[in-house]
Amino acid sequence: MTDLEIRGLAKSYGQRGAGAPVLDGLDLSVPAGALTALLGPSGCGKTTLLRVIAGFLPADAGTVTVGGRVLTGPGVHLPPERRQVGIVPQEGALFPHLSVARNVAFGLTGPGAPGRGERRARTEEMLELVGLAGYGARMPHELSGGQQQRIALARALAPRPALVLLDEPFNALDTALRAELRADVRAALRATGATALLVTHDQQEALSTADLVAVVRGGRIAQCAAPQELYRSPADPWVAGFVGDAVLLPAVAAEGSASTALGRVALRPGTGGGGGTGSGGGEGDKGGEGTVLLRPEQLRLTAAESAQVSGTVEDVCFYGHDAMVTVRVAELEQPVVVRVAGPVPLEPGERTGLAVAGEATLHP
Ligand SMILES: Nc1ncnc2c1ncn2[C@@H]1O[C@H](COP(=O)(O)OP(=O)(O)OP(=O)(O)O)[C@@H](O)[C@H]1O
Repeated sequence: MTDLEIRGLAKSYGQRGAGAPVLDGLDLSVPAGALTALLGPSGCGKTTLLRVIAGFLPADAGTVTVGGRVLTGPGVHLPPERRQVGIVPQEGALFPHLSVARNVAFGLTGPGAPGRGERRARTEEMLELVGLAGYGARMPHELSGGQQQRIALARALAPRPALVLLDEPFNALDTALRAELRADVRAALRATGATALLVTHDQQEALSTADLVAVVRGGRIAQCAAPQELYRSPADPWVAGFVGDAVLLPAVAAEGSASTALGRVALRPGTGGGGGTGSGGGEGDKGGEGTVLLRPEQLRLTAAESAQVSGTVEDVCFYGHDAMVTVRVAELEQPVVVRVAGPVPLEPGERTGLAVAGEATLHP
């Protein structure tokens, strides 16, 4: 198993890289065997990063190392075919004139490739891995979109690459199929122990599929952490809002808690008010004034009459599995959103109490 290390990676487009930097000194470490999602808004440089790692684009500066082998670095630019990097592109990437089996075996040809028997066995093994044993004789147009993406994964994994890059591989699929394929791709990557980088702009996809999520902003990694850590302790309000719904409250912090318009809120250790030594959001360690971040599921609707904090329901948005209730609180400029499981017993215009459960993070 191999890890991926990226240090100080820079890339600009335009003549001789004269354009604005798209990758701006980007650092990223992907541990061996981990699936890391690269998550970021459109145009933040995700595809450019993938293309530099794959060797389709030279970098202006910085290094890309896989398992200790320098692929890109000062004076080094290995061509794509010598990188041992497998790629699962967006839809429609199979060779249309080759059978499924020949698509999968494509990377098993050329100098140093295994013999015919071994090639056939590896192809069968890969088809089984992606749940399509027996499909080898079919042509790509005889497969559904989801099946085609499974074959693209089998093709990428067949030569036992040091690293697999997946470029928004589920984009063209409908929601139910996406979820199913995500789980299967994750299982197949786990089974082979592959180190993988998955590009996505879908927060839920990143949080539900990856071992680590690297949030890209302006050509750099804004934060890289395990999904739950990222969601609970985002590095700053931008990351917080990008990976989920956020409730941001002006706050004054001291001794492990913060005073807000919703009452006193406990702060996660190491993230504000001077308490603890945990990681994530560490810049808030000083306490004092700042912004408290909560998630909508940390707010509770309570009986208005007995509540210490109350507000007026502005809107109720029902999604089936849950609902979002927007509540206007007199002391706050912005209304807060509360995530409620099941039916909402309130209508816009009604009064409700509000309470906070769990810990918040504090940002300067
Ligand atoms: N070949 C190119 N020549 C010039 N500029 C480019 C080229 N490719 C990308 N860019 C610019 O580089 C920036 C980053 O693009 P990139 O495709 O890497 O972003 P992305 O995060 O993958 O976006 P998306 O999620 O929309 O695919 C954008 O501003 C884009 O316009």
